[in-house]
Amino acid sequence: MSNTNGMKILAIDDDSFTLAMIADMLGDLAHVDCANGGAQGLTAAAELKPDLILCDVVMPTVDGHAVCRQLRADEDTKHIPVVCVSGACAESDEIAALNAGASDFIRKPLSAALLRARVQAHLDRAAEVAHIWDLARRDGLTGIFNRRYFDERLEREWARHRRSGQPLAIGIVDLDRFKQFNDFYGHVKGDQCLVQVADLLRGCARRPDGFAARYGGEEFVYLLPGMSMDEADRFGAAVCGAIRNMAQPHESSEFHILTASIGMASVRPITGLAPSDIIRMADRALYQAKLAGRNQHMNSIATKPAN
Ligand SMILES: Nc1nc2c(ncn2[C@@H]2O[C@H](COP(=O)(O)OP(=O)(O)OP(=O)(O)O)[C@@H](O)[C@H]2O)c(=O)[nH]1
Repeated sequence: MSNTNGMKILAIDDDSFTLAMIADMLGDLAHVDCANGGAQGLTAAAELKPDLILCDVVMPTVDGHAVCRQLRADEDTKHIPVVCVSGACAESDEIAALNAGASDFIRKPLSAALLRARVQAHLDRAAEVAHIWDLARRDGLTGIFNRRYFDERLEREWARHRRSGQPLAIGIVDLDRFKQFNDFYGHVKGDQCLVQVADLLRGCARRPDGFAARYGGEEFVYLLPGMSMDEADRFGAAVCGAIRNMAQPHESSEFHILTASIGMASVRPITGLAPSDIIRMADRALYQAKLAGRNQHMNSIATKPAN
């Protein structure tokens, strides 16, 4: 059995007695939140992102099938397994629930032993899936997010910022003279250095939604939701300084310590601009920082698509 500590279940039912009973039966397996009815259940699912949902089928206004369909249609909730719980237990009822997107079906009246066994099996599976998902989005060497995850999040944040009108910033961080670092200290030391830099960059991304990822090789990238050009400028300077402050010796560099060049870009994703444009802007700024002598950050302000 996997460790399901810290896992969350959301129980949705229009009957508060059933909700209390479910919470009582499952309280020691996972944290249980309750929602009264389908509409409240959908809101709670979006906010809480539970690992498993138990959902009554027959409810007024938004029934269990509608809940399943809406959860499946939403990018943020489509992966959450839903177990339908119902007193209507003909074969066709089970089939209808599965067709609506449920992962399983449990009959009322609830047997505590059967409910617990089924829920434990689903929680075990959810824990395994979460682990595999986490591996898929992380870089194997440094443990920070990988490029695939960055690209995915950039697309989503781009769409979100287009709707809100907020600025979105990115920063590309490229270590200076890293080939020489490898040549001088060896590849193993080079790997250790990349791990240390990744830890430092992760620590610098302080905003709740901001994060650093490994873009490839000795290049890292920040996604910084809601960050203006002025803030991005200060952020780039701070990260550059933090890398200098590591004071990692780099004898074959002109600075004798490890340094980075950084390209920052911040835009409001207006019509006519695409996510690839902000990457190109930050890349161009990075190129300018390298040209200007490395160990510094540069900005690129965009008002139209880059050429
Ligand atoms: N140790 C180690 N080195 C890596 C890894 N990925 C890429 N590199 C090395 O990073 C170096 C990047 O070299 P270049 O692209 O020439 O850039 P640079 O030497 O940093 O020069 P500038 O960017 O112009 O300052 C190459 O020698 C790669 O082998 C890795 O996972 N581990």
